[in-house]
Amino acid sequence: MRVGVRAEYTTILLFLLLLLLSAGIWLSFPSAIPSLPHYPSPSPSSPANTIHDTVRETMMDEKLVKSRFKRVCVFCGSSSGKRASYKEAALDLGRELVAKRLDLVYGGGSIGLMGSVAQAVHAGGGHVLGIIPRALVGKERTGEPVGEVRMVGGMHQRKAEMARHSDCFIALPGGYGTLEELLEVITWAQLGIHDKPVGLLNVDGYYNYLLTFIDKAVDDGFIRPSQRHIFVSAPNAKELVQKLEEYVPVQDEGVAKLNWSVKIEHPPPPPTPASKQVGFTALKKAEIAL
Ligand SMILES: C/C(=C\CNc1ncnc2c1ncn2[C@@H]1O[C@H](COP(=O)(O)O)[C@@H](O)[C@H]1O)CO
Repeated sequence: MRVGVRAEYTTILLFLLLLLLSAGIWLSFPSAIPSLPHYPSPSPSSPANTIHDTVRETMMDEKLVKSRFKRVCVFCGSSSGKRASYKEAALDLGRELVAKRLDLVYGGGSIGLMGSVAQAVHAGGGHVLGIIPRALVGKERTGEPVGEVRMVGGMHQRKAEMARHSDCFIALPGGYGTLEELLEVITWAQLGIHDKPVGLLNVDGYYNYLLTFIDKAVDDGFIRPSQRHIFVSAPNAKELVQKLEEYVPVQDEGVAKLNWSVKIEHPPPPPTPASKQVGFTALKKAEIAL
């Protein structure tokens, strides 16, 4: 009888010990992962399966909150250039935008570096908005576009739309088209038409001569020294995006006074007899049509 009671006591003690042990493990669990801050549990619709998925996604969400941009406009070559590093840089920029959950606005189409950056963003799940003038639409000129495509009447409207839909601008290597787009948004920033950051992705020193030329223009008095750093540049996407995030618009008192919201209505010019037309304005319309 005594032996039976002792056995019962031992069983109860063992059971209590096990209970205490498991309670101890359960209570000490949060401190077992001290590096993990508190993350809310995923909503029922969340695709996250594990705590690691939840943490990773929430960390990405935190990155998104940290970025001051939503949509980035990229100007770049309709060709890929001769160095492999140009295409690699375009793909890398696309991946960087995806990592920061930033959408892309660009010139549309899938040719050259334009195609590479668009495909990288599209493949990573980002939204791609291509803005193409009607005249350029066609497989042979632009390739098969990815994402959303918006058609516009001409090149001027395209640039205005690209600027309107984005929060900052990045230029990858490219030719005349890229240079023109880049210099226009820099000029608009200089005139106070916008205060969106502009960045030059100087892949393999591609833009070194342009940067040297800009220094020359400053030295020779054509660009104000205060405007020299109206845009930023970096050799890779990560550094460039970081610089754009930190960019503070250049202040210019004269420019601050300009009011670009004023709409100027031009009255139609009075009809002039053809015989009276002199000088440059007498050129046939076709010769000066844009
Ligand atoms: C007319 C031909 C090709 C033009 N194809 C283009 N498709 C879309 N966007 C273009 C195209 N050409 C220029 N752009 C714009 O300019 C930038 C690229 O110009 P670059 O001279 O190649 O640097 C680019 O950002 C576009 O916005 C051939 O038949």
